[in-house]
Amino acid sequence: MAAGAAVTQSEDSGHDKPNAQIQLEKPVDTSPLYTMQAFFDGKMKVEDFARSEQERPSVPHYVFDDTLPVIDIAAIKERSSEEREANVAKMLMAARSWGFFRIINHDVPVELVKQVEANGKQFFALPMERKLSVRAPDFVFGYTGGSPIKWKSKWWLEGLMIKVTDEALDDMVNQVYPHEKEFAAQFKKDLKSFFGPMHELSRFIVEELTEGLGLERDTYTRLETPNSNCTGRMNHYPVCSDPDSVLGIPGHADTQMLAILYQDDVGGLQVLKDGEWVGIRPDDNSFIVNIGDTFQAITNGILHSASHRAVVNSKKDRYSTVYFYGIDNSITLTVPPGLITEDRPLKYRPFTIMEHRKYIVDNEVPLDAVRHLQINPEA
Ligand SMILES: O=C(O)CCC(=O)C(=O)O
Ligand SMILES: [Fe+2]
Repeated sequence: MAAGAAVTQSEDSGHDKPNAQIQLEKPVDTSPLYTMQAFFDGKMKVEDFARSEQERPSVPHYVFDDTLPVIDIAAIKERSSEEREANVAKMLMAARSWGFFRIINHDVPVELVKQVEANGKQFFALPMERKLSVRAPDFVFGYTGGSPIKWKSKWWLEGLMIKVTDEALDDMVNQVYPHEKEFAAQFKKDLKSFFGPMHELSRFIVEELTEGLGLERDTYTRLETPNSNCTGRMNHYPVCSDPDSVLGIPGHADTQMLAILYQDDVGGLQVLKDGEWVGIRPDDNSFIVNIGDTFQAITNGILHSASHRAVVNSKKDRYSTVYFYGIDNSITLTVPPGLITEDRPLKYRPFTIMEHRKYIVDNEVPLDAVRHLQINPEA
């Protein structure tokens, strides 16, 4: 099957379509490193993605639970202190219990998000060889056409991980679109316009939560350096002939401080709440925020990095766009003394994000990775 054959292009942006047949400047290594690429190449079948009985999606993509807390960001920023306090308290509670919440009135224009998504669709619809020109060699930045084929865990998705610096972003887009200058310029402009406000929004949420825990507002955000792991990620889940036996992305928690996610109208994101998988309803006017492992560990486990996953379907391709906010990769992170009490003794050992990320990748993105940072992992 040809790469991206399942993609519907009808909702794409008004930009000129890049020429699919274009000659790349450098020859590209096309041997499959990732599952979805191997599937597109005819080297893997749907059956090869089948999960074990226990792991199969028990809840289909169209079933939702609307009890997820909703936080009004404008109320925190602008309104009376009463409304502000109520929303901060609700956000803190959601970050502790769910590790997930929905934000509304966040000020990032939905048209911009949709434009970034449309550019992502254009990217995923390119012939495989062109996507491979920015293939992530090590599952970090670039195109990851699924999970590494050598893993036991086979993911039904393609992803594009974008490092949030102007230089890295320019390099990546120029590499994929060497001749379509106008399209490349628009792609870069849209991403930069998107990353700026997403970064500010992430910092704001982290700082509100930090203050809510009784710490100085910038306790964690001051650890953001040029060596931080702020990342944009676009996900494409192609339609699947047997969606009940596979997972787009299996249950995992995100590594960084937090993630802000926009999903299209198809549905498929699910969060693990009290041992049950709960479907999160798509909604154009809100984002979903989730706490990452780093934030859980450096708040001594007060905040909760929720496991989540994406299920797929047999009717429609699904896309999601995520902004991951991270702090310095290699600084040794420790729990602030203010969060250690007699009732809540120190739970996590000092660690670096780089070390945690390596553990996660080496272990094929396990469900409860943060446990390995516990002083007593058996507890
Ligand atoms: O596509 C989704 O809804 C989930 C994506 C996700 O969890 C991730 O990219 O880390
Ligand atoms: Fe995630």
